[in-house]
Amino acid sequence: MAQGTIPSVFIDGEAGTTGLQIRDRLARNSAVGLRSLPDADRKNPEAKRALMAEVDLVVLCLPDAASKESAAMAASLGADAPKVLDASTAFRVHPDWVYGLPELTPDQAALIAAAPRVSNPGCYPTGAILLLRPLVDAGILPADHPISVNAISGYTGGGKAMVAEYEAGTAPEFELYGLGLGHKHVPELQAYAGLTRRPIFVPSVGDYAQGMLDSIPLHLDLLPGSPSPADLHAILAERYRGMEFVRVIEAPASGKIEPQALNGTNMIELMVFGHPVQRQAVLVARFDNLGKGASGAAVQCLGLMLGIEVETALSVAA
Ligand SMILES: NC(=O)C1=CN([C@@H]2O[C@H](COP(=O)(O)OP(=O)(O)OC[C@H]3O[C@@H](n4cnc5c(N)ncnc54)[C@H](OP(=O)(O)O)[C@@H]3O)[C@@H](O)[C@H]2O)C=CC1
Ligand SMILES: CC(=O)N[C@@H](CCC(=O)OP(=O)(O)O)C(=O)O
Repeated sequence: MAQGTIPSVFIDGEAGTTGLQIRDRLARNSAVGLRSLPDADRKNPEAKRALMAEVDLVVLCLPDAASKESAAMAASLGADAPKVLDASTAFRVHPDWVYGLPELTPDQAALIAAAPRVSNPGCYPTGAILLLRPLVDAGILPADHPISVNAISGYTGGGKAMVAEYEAGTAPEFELYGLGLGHKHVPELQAYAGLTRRPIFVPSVGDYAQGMLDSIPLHLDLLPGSPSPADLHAILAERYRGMEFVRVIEAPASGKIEPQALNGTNMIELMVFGHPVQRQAVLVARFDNLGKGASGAAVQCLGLMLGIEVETALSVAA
């Protein structure tokens, strides 16, 4: 990128659920020049290749197979290759890609800033990893501890096809899924939370558009030193102190939490519900599956990769 010029970005898949929300966010940023293909050419490989050679960064918001093709296309451009930020599941545990969760460890943001290829995290793992990793790093949660993650998502998490089913009224109001225990998010969740034992992951989806909760029950008497809920809160609060997009909050005394409060933002809230006498706790993360869980997170990473300040919130609150 020549000095003084605005970095240019092409969103491959900009007509999809995640792509549209990235486009909306980037349209608010005068520090970025957005480049697009005419609708008739959006799946045309020659047109894509030519545009990729002209931009500084390409964001892939595609199904996994198409993402792999586009990533290979970008890499084949040699000296003209743009940086690549992929929103799919294709490269999240690939050794040549950097995981796009800047708050993962103290040095992750710098790794993202320097990387030619960054893989944006899955929505569900974002919350679970941010809850678990500091506890594993602190030694309070053994890496082989049996962990279960329960979660609920709004239906936009399933992309255009699921949105159409809910809007047509043909989808159930609520359902558990992933009960075959092979959900595509488990490998990244396990790897970046630092767990040696595969966690059990039970997602669910409800009849509302956006908003996500991850919840993780813990029997505190089984953990080293039998920590209190307040001890867990203190570790999380210390780990994320001063971070722009992660807030460690007091768990509501009502014992209730709804999923939609952060919609349209790139924020995530972490909290520890607990019972000090029963020595039980439930870790909870609340965020927008299309915000910190997808498009907001992608724009945050894009800012790091291009070395610019970016607005990560949606123009109109969802
Ligand atoms: N929704 C979410 O909450 C999250 C989604 N993701 C990931 O982001 C990616 C996109 O998901 P999402 O936006 O939900 O999916 P959508 O189905 O809403 O959008 C995918 C878009 O990609 C387009 N597309 C498919 N193949 C090609 C191709 N070869 N070239 C150009 N465009 C193509 C589709 O067009 P058409 O419909 O015409 O085929 C569609 O517009 C997926 O990998 C998903 O796993 C990641 C985090 C969260
Ligand atoms: C409700 C719903 O169906 N959600 C999707 C996850 C959406 C998502 O984040 O997919 P990525 O892996 O691309 O991040 C699912 O469970 O497959």
